Amino acid sequence: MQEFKQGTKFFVQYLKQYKLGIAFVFVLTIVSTYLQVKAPIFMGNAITDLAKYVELRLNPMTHNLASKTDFHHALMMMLMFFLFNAVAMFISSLVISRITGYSTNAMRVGLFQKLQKMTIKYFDSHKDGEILSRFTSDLDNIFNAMNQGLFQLFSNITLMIGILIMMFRESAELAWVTVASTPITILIAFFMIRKARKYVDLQQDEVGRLNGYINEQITGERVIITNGLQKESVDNFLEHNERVRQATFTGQVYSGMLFPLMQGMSLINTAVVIFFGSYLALHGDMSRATALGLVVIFVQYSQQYYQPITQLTSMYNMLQLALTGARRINEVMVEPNEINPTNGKHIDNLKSKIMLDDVHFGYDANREILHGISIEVDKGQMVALVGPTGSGKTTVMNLLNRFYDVTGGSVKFDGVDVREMDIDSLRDHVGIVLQESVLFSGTIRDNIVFGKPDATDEQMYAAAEEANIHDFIMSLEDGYDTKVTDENSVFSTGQKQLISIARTILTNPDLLILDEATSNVDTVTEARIQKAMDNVIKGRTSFVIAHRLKTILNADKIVVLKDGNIIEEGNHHELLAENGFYAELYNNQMVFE
Ligand SMILES: Nc1ncnc2c1ncn2[C@@H]1O[C@H](COP(=O)(O)OP(=O)(O)OP(=O)(O)O)[C@@H](O)[C@H]1O
Repeated sequence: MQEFKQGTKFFVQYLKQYKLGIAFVFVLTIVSTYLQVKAPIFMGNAITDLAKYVELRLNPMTHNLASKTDFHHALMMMLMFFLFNAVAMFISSLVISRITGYSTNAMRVGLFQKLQKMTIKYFDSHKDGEILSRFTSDLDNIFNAMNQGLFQLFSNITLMIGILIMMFRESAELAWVTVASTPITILIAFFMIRKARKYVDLQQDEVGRLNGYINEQITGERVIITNGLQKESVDNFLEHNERVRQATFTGQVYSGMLFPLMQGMSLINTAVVIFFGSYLALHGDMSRATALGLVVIFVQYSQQYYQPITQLTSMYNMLQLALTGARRINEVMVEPNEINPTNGKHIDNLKSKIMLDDVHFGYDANREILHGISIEVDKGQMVALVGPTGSGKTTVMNLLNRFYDVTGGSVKFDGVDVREMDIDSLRDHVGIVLQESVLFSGTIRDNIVFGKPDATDEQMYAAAEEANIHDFIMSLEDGYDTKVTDENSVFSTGQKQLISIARTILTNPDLLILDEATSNVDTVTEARIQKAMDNVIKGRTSFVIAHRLKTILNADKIVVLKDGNIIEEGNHHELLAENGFYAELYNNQMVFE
């Protein structure tokens, strides 16, 4: 019930701006329903008129009085009603498609805009596929339900009410006969739906698992090939696939049975109506022609009456899926936005220093990762963070850029707490090169000028030269216009990182955060990265997470982290002289170099 309420609120929020269109569709629906329920009356009248004509014509006494005019008149009326009805339905389906298209579009845009305001925490704690499915299956379900379901719901309810009114007006006895089977029909329908739903849910779960498996196998293809596990991979796939097939089949058996069952019930009902109608014709006090007309009317009503019941029950699953979709999209929409203080302070340029002051932090309230660390960096200095995996190096970077907020202490730029700063101003002054550099689809040029779209070609070349990647780009057939998704231009991790470095140089940040790439870098590229890093770091305030210690020998300060604590601090020579953790790390690495 809660889901229903929330879902209704969600749809109202998007549909309220189409009030006029919806009102128009409702009026058309009512007109079309009226025409639909009136048509059997004209059909009945036509039959009555035809029967009267035949009766008169067969009797020699009344032979000359027989006229087909009434019959033709009734037929014409019926034809007009059908025509009007068809036009009304066509127009309303056009309006509905338009409203559905625009409102699901608005949902998609809203969802995407919301994602751009979300915290990094959200992306860290949700799988990509999970976020993506809001845009795909959830929005698809909503689109289908709105396009086919929501207005059909209204038109079917209107149709049902209309038919009931007309039936009771024509003949209360036959009306009761027609509706008598309703409770048992609804019970059967709900029983079948519940059964089908169980398997539809199972099918969705199995499809989700299959997709997850395929995703995992594609990502891990390298490991599978290296270890010769292709056969195992296919066998597991077949198992998952078979489970999907079984669940789909059973679900289809139940949901596929629903329609024929409803049709069957409708036919039985029609037969009962014919039986009672004929009884009335033979034993009642109305003329045979009138009774025949009445039977024709009710035969059609009993079929029409079952149509909304069948459609409403078969729509149940579709509407349920749309409600689930609405809930899942709403979950994203109510997620907290990234906090940006009102009237936050803007910084022009870093003037003196950046400070982490007794910083405590944990991603979860019950597990602290950083236990009170303090680091001071003067303008223009390079600080290197080293330490074993999981010691908290990336976490420090996350706090500098305010991806997360500290739980104790503070991070300050020129004495101003980052929580008091305008977040865009802060990020404008911080440039980050991540370990796994991301290239967006487009050309190399697009990727380099990403953060500064108005950069001139000269500025772009200078940045690329500084990043030591200009010559490589020029050696490509299309140079800076090479598409990054081209099969012939698959970039290595190192090359991607150099392009990211060029992208960052172009934005000329005050503080540079560099997470050195660790894997898949050949020695030539490594040397180039080293040179690029030296270039980019020169004269800039920078934090570098270093995995190869020889890249940070010139650092002004090396901070050694272990289990979220600073265990050593100083420059390379001081730390070597201390002969502690750093010295051991350095000597070990040198053995392998
Ligand atoms: N988004 C997150 N949510 C919860 N815990 C996290 C998250 N990111 C990191 N952690 C945890 O915080 C601790 C420190 O991780 P962090 O990534 O800062 O280490 P690191 O020193 O950068 O390691 P590496 O050298 O392997 O990159 C680890 O125990 C890790 O499990």
